[in-house]
Amino acid sequence: MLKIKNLSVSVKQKKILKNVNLTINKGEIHVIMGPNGSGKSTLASIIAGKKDYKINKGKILFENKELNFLAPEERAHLGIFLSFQDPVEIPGISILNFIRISLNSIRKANCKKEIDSYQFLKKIRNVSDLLKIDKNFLSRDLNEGFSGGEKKRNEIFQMCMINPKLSILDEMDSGLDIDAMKTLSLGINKLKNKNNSILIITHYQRLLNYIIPDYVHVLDKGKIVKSGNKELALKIESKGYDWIKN
Ligand SMILES: Nc1ncnc2c1ncn2[C@@H]1O[C@H](COP(=O)(O)OP(=O)(O)OP(=O)(O)O)[C@@H](O)[C@H]1O
Repeated sequence: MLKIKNLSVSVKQKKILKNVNLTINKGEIHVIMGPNGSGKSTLASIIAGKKDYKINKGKILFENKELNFLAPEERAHLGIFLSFQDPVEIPGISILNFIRISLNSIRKANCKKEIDSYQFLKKIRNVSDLLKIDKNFLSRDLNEGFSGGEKKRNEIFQMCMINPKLSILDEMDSGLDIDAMKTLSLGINKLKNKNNSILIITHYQRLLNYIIPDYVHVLDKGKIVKSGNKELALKIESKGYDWIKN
């Protein structure tokens, strides 16, 4: 589904990612861990097409289509979703309206007609029940005055509503209490199927008690320096990164 080949990326002239190779197949969950400043969010951002990031070398392919020169919304239309570490506040647009607009924009780009109101409301009900979200919360303006945990919950709500092919979750577990983390993990596991993929960026092994990854990769100074499975995350939790660092 996603193939990153020899990717080098810089931000404001500073080289961040160096020769990164990563393949994520359909149905797989990959986790990226690594010390602060190693380039994890940069990797998420460059896949989603955020501006400020420049590809110096290499390619990003999504379902065999090159993403390098596509705008963020074109990538979203292809089925890529990035949950932000710190999503922006948009006063005047409710969560529900925002999701309806996003969903319809993706549908339009894929030559589908607008979502039927009944189906939309049914989906809202199912997903909000799954993620234990109060219906009143959904009429609030997007992220305005939300607590850290509410922002994360809202990001996962959007993801479950949009049902992307590739979801990139950048530190979705930071700032969540243990019950919220369990609930959101449950939602993510429910969303997961053999046709979609998830890339999770996290500092903590504890999330992986609820979401079992197929692969764990360690990024250090912009390079993937080790790959393994859940055991690697457990080892990092007990030993830190010094034994892996390049
Ligand atoms: N827009 C930017 N302008 C300047 N420097 C940036 C920018 N974005 C990222 N960087 C730098 O790139 C490096 C990698 O940052 P990045 O956010 O990708 O790391 P990270 O591994 O996600 O870190 P953390 O675990 O602390 O969130 C850091 O040194 C950071 O300061």
